[in-house]
Amino acid sequence: MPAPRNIFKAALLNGDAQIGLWLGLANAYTAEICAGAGFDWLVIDGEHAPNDLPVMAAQLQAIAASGSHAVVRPPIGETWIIKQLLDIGAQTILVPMVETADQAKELVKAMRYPPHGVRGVGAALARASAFNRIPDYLATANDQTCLLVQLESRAGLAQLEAIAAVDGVDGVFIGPADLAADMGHLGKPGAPEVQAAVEDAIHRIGMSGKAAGILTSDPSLAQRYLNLGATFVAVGNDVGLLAQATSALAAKFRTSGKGEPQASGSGY
Ligand SMILES: O=C(O)C(=O)C[C@H](O)[C@@H](O)CO
Repeated sequence: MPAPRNIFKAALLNGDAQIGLWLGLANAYTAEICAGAGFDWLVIDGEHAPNDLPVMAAQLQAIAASGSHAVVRPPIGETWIIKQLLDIGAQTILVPMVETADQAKELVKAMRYPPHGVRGVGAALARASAFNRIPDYLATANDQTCLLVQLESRAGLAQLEAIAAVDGVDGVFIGPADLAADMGHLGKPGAPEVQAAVEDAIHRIGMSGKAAGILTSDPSLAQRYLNLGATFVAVGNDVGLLAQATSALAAKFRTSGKGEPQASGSGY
């Protein structure tokens, strides 16, 4: 039995649009709830959410039985972190703040076992190998890992073609929030100058033959990016959905002066 097939990687290669959700609640229970929603991919965010290795492993387990593919983002792209994430069973890694082709080449090596890379061999202990119950895991794992690199600065965009050309980079994700900050529009990813850079980057990534990805909670922007050729588009995040829904519900009663409960959904 080979390493589990990476259906997300196959979809990117086939150009099939993948709709995703960002997970920042750092909780296996809510990850399982989101995994039942029907998204193609779910990002377990280790950069901006309080996700440590055990919590990320629990979320991978919670998502495993669903049709959603787990994408794990480390706080930084370092070999030792990527090794640990792959061993707990992440197949797709989204690395923030990539700015050079040399950096991308090092990340590819971190994703692969020798002789094609430097990933440490710990399959005997790893969830990734079903705890060593996948006999040919070591021989097949390299083909099922998927590296997504984030370009989110002017320096990264300047190196877009060189980074996208690196063998082993499967997708290029544009980080609008950090790109906006780097461009002098902190907190304003919708600024015209930022949007122009984003749309140009999506086009250039497509021309490179790699899959383009991005995140936006604006449905019309998400559709525009898909129309421009983006393949993996995240359309929201669990933290925002929970915060906005709870605030809106509380406000509804506050303004109505503890009026009658408003009928909604199952009523609970
Ligand atoms: O720069 C960005 O935008 C991203 O990388 C996504 C952010 O980290 C954040 O918006 C995730 O919700």
